[in-house]
Amino acid sequence: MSQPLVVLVFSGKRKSGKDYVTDLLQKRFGEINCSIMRLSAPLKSQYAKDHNLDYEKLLDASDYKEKYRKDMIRWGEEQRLQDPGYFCRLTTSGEDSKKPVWIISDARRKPDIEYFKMNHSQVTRTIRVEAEDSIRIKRGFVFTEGVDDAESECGLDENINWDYIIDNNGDEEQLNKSLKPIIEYVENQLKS
Ligand SMILES: Nc1ncnc2c1ncn2[C@@H]1O[C@H](COP(=O)(O)OP(=O)(O)OP(=O)(O)O)[C@@H](O)[C@H]1O
Repeated sequence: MSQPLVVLVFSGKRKSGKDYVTDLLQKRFGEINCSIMRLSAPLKSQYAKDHNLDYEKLLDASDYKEKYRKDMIRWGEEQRLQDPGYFCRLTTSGEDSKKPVWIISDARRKPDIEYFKMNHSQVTRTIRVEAEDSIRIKRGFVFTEGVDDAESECGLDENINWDYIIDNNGDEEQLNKSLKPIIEYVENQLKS
């Protein structure tokens, strides 16, 4: 397993700006140093491998994808039940994991956070991106039953002691102020 110098684990509601903020940080640290990894990425590729399916066809909006969608979700839950760190391990086992700064852009459940705290305890920092509902709606958020009230969207809404909270309501100065301590932490780690 690669040993990063920093692991930044991000969470936030839909359209809070996780991708926007993590892209900003990656640019700041440089792509040579920093990789963005998505825990949701290996679900389809690993499901396709395990079931001998055509991965490309699972990505597009075909009947093929619809046919396997439910089973893929069921399979993902089954893997998580057997091994809560399954997707965290898969996500961080590729070439990108050789870079010193890892940004995990989409933690959704408590075990996601526990995995990184357990395996990279000294260097993991947890970050919540926050934006008002009205701002999220302006960015295209539409409440969807079965999605926005499911564990995958609400699992980290409460009872987490975030190391950093980012105010991403559209005020650039406020955003920069929230990012400053994170940037300082990472730059210090890179110097060490
Ligand atoms: N601070 C900001 N300034 C300007 N635009 C922003 C800002 N934050 C987010 N946005 C824009 O809002 C939209 C949603 O942001 P983004 O895709 O980063 O959210 P997300 O939390 O990753 O959403 P999802 O969970 O749905 O993937 C994007 O078009 C993004 O460019």
